[in-house]
Amino acid sequence: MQPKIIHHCFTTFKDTSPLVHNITNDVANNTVANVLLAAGASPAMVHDIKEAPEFVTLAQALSINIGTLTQTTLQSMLATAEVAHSQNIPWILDPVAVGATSFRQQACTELLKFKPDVIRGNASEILALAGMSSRTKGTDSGDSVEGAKEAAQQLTQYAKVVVVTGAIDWVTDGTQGYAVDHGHPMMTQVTAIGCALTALIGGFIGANTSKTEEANSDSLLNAATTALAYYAQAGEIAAQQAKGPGNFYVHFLDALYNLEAQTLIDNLRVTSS
Ligand SMILES: Nc1ncnc2c1ncn2[C@@H]1O[C@H](COP(=O)(O)OP(=O)(O)O)[C@@H](O)[C@H]1O
Ligand SMILES: Cc1ncsc1CCOP(=O)(O)O
Ligand SMILES: [Mg+2]
Repeated sequence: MQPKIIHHCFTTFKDTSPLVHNITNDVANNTVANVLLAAGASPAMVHDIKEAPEFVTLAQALSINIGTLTQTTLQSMLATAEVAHSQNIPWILDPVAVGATSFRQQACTELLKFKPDVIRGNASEILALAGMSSRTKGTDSGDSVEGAKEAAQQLTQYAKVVVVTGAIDWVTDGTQGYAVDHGHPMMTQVTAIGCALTALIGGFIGANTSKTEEANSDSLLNAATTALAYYAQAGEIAAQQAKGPGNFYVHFLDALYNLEAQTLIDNLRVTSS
């Protein structure tokens, strides 16, 4: 992907400051909101079925995350995803720990009917969502990104773009793929860092796709790749300064806040693969 495309997606995100509607999990709410704010977006956590399907029409993007799924929130997720799908509001699904229980698997099957624009998960989640065997450790991955590539390809029948994260992230629309070689292992030692990435990709696709028609896969791929590079570069910067996970989290928010377009481009490690 050409650096100028990444530069454009990044500056469009910053200029737009998209409102991202999140139906995320109890663990992640605060971190997701702080990450979106630090990056320059506006977060809203709106969960109840009485208002979420109405609220989503105000947002540039919807992020749905099944991390602490309940039967009640599932109904709200389904109703809100249906509105997003019917009104061309781009939405992203984070299938947290989908391989752990049949409740999560069935919930994802229902949600996939409303065609998420992007799916983002760790390698075990992507494998499990595609119906393949995984070494899921609850919300953590026991699998490699490389081993989940075929599963990601298969999932492009449900979503235009699929993202697998890990040591080297991989993103595909089913025909093109990009590897994003940034990040630091300390990112796995702070809870909800993956959930917040999903919401941030939501912001990037919201800012970088048309408001009037269904998002096309090129725009989604460019936007998702840019978000991955930005996020993981911020992780690298934070890890250089941090002594451990607590300190890392604070430095990470600061790095997201301070990282500039030119720094992102100068240090870019994104390859076609
Ligand atoms: N071993 C690693 N080295 C570098 N970065 C990593 C590593 N594992 C995960 N990351 C980064 O951490 C972020 C969250 O990814 P991941 O840990 O896969 O999600 P989750 O928290 O949902 O399991 C991504 O930006 C990813 O690039
Ligand atoms: C620990 C935990 N339990 C249910 S959701 C959740 C957070 C998972 O966050 P992430 O997927 O970003 O690691
Ligand atoms: Mg996760």
